[in-house]
Amino acid sequence: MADTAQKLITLASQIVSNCLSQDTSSETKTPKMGARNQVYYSALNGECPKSLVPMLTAMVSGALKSKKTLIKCAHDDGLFSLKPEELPTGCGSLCESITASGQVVGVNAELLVVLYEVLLGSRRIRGTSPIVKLVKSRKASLQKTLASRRKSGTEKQHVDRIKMPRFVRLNHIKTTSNEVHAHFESSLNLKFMEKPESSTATLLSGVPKGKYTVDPLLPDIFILPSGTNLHTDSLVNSGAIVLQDRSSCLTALALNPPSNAICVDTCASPGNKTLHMASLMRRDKSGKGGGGRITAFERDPTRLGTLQRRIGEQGAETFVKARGADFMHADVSENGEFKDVTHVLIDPSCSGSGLAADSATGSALTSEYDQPSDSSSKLAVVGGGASDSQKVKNLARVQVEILLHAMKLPNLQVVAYSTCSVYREENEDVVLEVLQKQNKFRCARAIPTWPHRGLENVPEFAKISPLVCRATYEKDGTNGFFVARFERISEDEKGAEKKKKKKKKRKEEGVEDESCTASVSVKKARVTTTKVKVALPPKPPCVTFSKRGNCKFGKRCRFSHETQNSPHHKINVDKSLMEEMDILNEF
Ligand SMILES: C[S@@+](CC[C@H](N)C(=O)[O-])C[C@H]1O[C@@H](n2cnc3c(N)ncnc32)[C@H](O)[C@@H]1O
Repeated sequence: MADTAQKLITLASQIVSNCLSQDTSSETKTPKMGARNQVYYSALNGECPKSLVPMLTAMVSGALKSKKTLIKCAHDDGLFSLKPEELPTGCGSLCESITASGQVVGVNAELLVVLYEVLLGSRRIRGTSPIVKLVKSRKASLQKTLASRRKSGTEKQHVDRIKMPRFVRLNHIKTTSNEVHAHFESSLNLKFMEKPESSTATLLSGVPKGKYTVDPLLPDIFILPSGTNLHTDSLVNSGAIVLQDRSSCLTALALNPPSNAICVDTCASPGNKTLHMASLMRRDKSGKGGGGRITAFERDPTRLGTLQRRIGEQGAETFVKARGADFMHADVSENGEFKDVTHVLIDPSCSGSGLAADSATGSALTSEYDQPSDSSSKLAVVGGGASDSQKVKNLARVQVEILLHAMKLPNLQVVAYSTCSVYREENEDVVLEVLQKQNKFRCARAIPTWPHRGLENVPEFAKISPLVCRATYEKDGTNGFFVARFERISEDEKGAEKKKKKKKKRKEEGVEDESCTASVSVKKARVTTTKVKVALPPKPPCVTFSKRGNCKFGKRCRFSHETQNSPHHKINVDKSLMEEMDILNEF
């Protein structure tokens, strides 16, 4: 038992150490893996038993979130002043250095994890390492130090981690809604609770213990009480149901590919959205799918392995293929490999600033997939302010590039773009820039039934805000998320748009104002009416023909050719007209 506990502490310490070294390392072109993702991969790689994933997650996120508090407590308790001979053998140093102002630099990651467990986490201490022994020996005084800091107001009362409901997505490739209901009721002993009317109320108050329900807005999503441990569940293990945050399901729904769609996921691993797309393409059980397929790009070799494994686990290998390559190198030319692609999903690397724990507490939990760009600029941007982080700007530049590259695909009809970021730079600003830089795609309304749209009260977003979707913990009980849908502009739409622009330009140039336009059209209408209603006068006779019986212009002659007996010859033709006819006939 102590051995398992120590293994968990060691694994948590490794992940915390990775995250802390990323915090201080210089900017890298490819963002590193975030804490959650590292936990996730350690479970997939068998380093952490699935049943212990929730504990590992709590340890890692707790140590990272409460880093400052833990360091201050250890400092006030004198831990960092201990001489090497006062430390248990093999303990190593507790930090790299302490600055003149008392700032602790390079704190030992295992110390943070163990301190978290003793002071804020389970409050129990198991494990066998020298650091565990050290903290154990000072447990009482450390707890006293924390209590006195709180009493004096220097430390806030401990805020519990946000508890989001457990979301479960149905995989149409492997199961049906009825089977999942039966499984929850018989295997998990949960009772179905009426489908809620409003998502906000239910998701924030949570689903009571012993119950489950279905998402009031999004299809195929079940909601279970927060903390329900499904890591060893048989349907999860068989890939029939998938643990996936509600917000992360918005992208595939915004794309909504039909069963015959030819799809690309540009940034796919670990494949949640790819496989959600695949499931949607197999909603209709009447046939074996409509011939659609998905190519899922992933440039990171480790993540590619995970993607491949999950495609197999979820039964999608016949029509979903993982491609270990950078999408930016994909041939998007007229006759290229991807010329038939109709639907593209783009969920690129982002700041990950939308994690619920971040937006609600402002604390430094790392993102699902990538490091947050700048923990100091959180929250400010939720309301539409700006993040000044250079990393966010770099990410946004790449996001625009991926979108523009995809939009070169010759047969592409729909694009869904998403981020788990709250920053406008990665969301609405990206949409505006893409609309500015190409004229083949327009922004269309994504998931019309989703109630929460883009940032309000930002004048430049007025046109796109009602079209895009945002999700927040506060309103939707999810991580912070953003989704946009682009659709190819049809030829008809292009024509109408051109006309509109022309009209607008003329108006701006003052060529015609509203009243002037009206009078012109009336005039035109009159001219047309005159042409239709007034019968044309009969053609006058051809003089040459009537005189000599033939005409060199034949059918091309603009005068009528009549025989000597025809009534034309009896008409007294006006002299001036005759002169004109003569000239013409001679020509
Ligand atoms: C935010 S994660 C994608 C999460 C995924 N869509 C899901 O729902 O499970 C971004 C992933 O895209 C990969 N990636 C980023 N840019 C890429 C590119 N240009 N080509 C291929 N893969 C890329 C990253 O390595 C990372 O694994």
